[in-house]
Amino acid sequence: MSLRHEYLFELKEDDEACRKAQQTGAFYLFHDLDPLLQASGHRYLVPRLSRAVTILIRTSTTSSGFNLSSRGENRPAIIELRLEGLLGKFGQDSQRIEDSVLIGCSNQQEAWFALDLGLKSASSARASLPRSEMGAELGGSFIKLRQAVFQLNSADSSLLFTDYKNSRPSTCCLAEGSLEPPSPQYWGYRRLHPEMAPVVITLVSDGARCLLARQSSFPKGLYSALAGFCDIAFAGESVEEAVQREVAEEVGLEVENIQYSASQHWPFPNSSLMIACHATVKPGHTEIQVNLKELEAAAWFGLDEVATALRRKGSFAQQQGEASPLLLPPKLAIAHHMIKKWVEKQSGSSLAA
Ligand SMILES: NC(=O)C1=CN([C@@H]2O[C@H](COP(=O)(O)OP(=O)(O)OC[C@H]3O[C@@H](n4cnc5c(N)ncnc54)[C@H](O)[C@@H]3O)[C@@H](O)[C@H]2O)C=CC1
Ligand SMILES: [Mg+2]
Repeated sequence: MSLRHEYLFELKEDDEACRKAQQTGAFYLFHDLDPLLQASGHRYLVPRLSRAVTILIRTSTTSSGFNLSSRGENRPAIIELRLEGLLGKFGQDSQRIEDSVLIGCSNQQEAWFALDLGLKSASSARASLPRSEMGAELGGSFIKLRQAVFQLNSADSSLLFTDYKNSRPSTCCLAEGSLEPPSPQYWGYRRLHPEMAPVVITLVSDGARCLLARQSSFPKGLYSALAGFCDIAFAGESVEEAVQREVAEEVGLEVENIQYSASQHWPFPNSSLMIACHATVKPGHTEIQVNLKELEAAAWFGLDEVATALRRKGSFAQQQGEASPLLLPPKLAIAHHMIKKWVEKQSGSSLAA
């Protein structure tokens, strides 16, 4: 077992170890499930807080109360984020930190916790804290993950994708007031009924080109692989059956040679396990019939066009501003990696990460 897994196992099993880890761990703040983010140019940063130790974060926004130094309007200010001090300002004591949920740990054995400041509870000790004031105090704001997803760094987003919302305690459990608060790791890891929907995502190839599609809800110019929920309730299908059905339903093609590639947790619309597969069409069967109820458009794209779109530098938001014929999903999405893998296989060379 790796050191990281060993440590995580200890935290899950041992309440005391978990509480001790809160002293040195990193906290990610949420308000009613929405993460605290800081705007930085075209991107969003995900601030981390320590319990009492000072963490210095560079930010372009100013923040009252937590400024250590401000170096002029256009220079980044440095803000100090300390959870205890912040909670104190809003009339909360460090007890509130006990509401944190263990959501993971780093390879360096730093435990990660999520703390929702918007949890509503009958107990005044756990009142919902004011959303915009707290955001402003921290030089950021609480933003719906879905709105920010294309502007997060992949390293940051992977943490938010641990799907804190699925692991937090139910509000009714807290509202009862009679229950002892469960231990932190109980909320994070010992969920009895995790709800996760399996979704297949398929990159279809005809040997020379790959098939990409877009929904009207996608950002302008963005094309991705075909995705769809597995029909577990009605048809009880396997991954292979789901791939065949989804591709047939969405673009009217029959596929074969279905190869599993990778998987990813995806927090939308609730919590999904994305199962990525590559597949090929039957020779000569390449005519697409786009299901306009599900998709806005679908088309075959050649290697050069896809490779060029993958190589394009700059953030997603910047690229959107350019007159670009094709935009691909950002690195944090499994679709990006499937497309990259396809390009590498077709061109026989590996691309930079
Ligand atoms: N991480 C990635 O790279 C990508 C992720 N996705 C995700 O894949 C998911 C599925 O893709 P879609 O084309 O939207 O699916 P889809 O093609 O199955 O169509 C969506 C419809 O499926 C139905 N549905 C069945 N089971 C459902 C469930 N458990 N939850 C919600 N709706 C359910 C609903 O009626 C919904 O309108 C989306 O959540 C999307 O965000 C999509 C593309 C890339
Ligand atoms: Mg779909």
